[in-house]
Amino acid sequence: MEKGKSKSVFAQAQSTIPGGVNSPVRAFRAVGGEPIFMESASGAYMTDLDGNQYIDLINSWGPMILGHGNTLISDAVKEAVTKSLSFGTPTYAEVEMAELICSMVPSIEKVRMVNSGTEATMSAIRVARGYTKRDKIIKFEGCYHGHGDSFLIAAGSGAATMGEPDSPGVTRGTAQDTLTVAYNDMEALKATVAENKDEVAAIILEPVAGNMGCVTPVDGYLQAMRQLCDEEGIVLIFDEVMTGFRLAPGGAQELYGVTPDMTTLGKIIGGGMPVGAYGGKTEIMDMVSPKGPVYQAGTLSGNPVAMAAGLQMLRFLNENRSLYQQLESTQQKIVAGFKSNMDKLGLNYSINAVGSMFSIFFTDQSVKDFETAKSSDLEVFGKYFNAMLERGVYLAPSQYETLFLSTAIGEAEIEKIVTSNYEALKEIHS
Ligand SMILES: Cc1ncc(COP(=O)(O)O)c(C=O)c1O
Ligand SMILES: N[C@H](C=O)CCC(=O)O
Repeated sequence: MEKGKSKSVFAQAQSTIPGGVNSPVRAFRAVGGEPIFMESASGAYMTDLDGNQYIDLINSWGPMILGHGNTLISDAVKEAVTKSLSFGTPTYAEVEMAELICSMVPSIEKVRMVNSGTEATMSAIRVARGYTKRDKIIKFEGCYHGHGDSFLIAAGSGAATMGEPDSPGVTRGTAQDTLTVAYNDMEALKATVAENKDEVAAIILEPVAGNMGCVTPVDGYLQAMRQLCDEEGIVLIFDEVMTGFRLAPGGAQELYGVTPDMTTLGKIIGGGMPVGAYGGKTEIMDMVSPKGPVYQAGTLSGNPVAMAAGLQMLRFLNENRSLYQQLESTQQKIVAGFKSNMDKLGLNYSINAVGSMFSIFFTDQSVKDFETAKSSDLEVFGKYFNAMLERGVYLAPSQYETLFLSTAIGEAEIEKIVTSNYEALKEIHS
């Protein structure tokens, strides 16, 4: 595969962009080699600067659930652009968006639009702190909630990929207020809450973790957490930036039947544009300025172009609910294919999957938390990533990320993914 143009643009980028990329995991540091610069994308495929095509299994890290180039969304964007790129005043599209989100996501009675998932989680914990008048928050090892200072403690995603889960630049004072617990360990969570009685404002988690690879909640875990928060007056926040509108129209909270007090959203909600949101019970959301005293604002929040894209996306998902079965069936076929490949090759790697999210871990341990995720052989992962890339399948360039499917992936792509997996596994074990 010729990659000369990507190579030369990456060299050029080093002089003006830190590390040559605008988000660390894009840099391929964890898998060796150099990043591929994309030129265009359509349906299930991305095309790079050198004209190579790849089946896309990251889908912009989640947002492109319908694949690339969906005309419903691009037409809505074109129309919005003709009216204005930004007013800095309220618009009707924001009201339509708020009503749609409230009708789709069980926990949300009121919602505030922001510009990214990071803004959503940062704002949500500020509101939870204001509401409870407590300072501490609990997060889980290997979960990632964006790059807000409070969350860069035992963080997953790029922080884990770069080996810096506790980032320099976060003050000791901030770090002290973030308590961390192993994912899926209810006893450890109860003990931490007991040790910090009446001091914990919020427990925030990815209800299905995607930032240490895909890790699902064990049976009863989310329910037990709900009960604990009720008993202790703690605000339960589901960070559904990844899982929102992806695992079900109402997100993981609909799939698992557990309603948090607050929810953070991003990715799919913008249809590919930079958008985030946080919402929850009226009583809590009425703490937000100008209704309440907790300040949060944004020059471009509720941007009309982003609202146009997001509205089309959410309306489509709401009205075409059978696509969630289609996505699940695509995932099941791929995972069954991978398992059969491993049987043929005498391998026993671990696969986690739910809906349209899945990960293969290069370990024979069952992966249920960050510790077990870290038992994956990262060297083998790097070889696997590159072997798949050479065959035209673009995976997340880190073990500590989930893969995302889109509805554009059909039978031909499933076959190509499964065949590539067989060849890649065979090649790296020969
Ligand atoms: C669960 C989760 N929360 C928050 C974020 C932060 O979102 P953003 O990258 O849009 O700031 C991400 C992704 O980056 C995420 O996966
Ligand atoms: N895991 C991150 C978000 O989901 C990956 C995207 C990024 O940080 O660039």
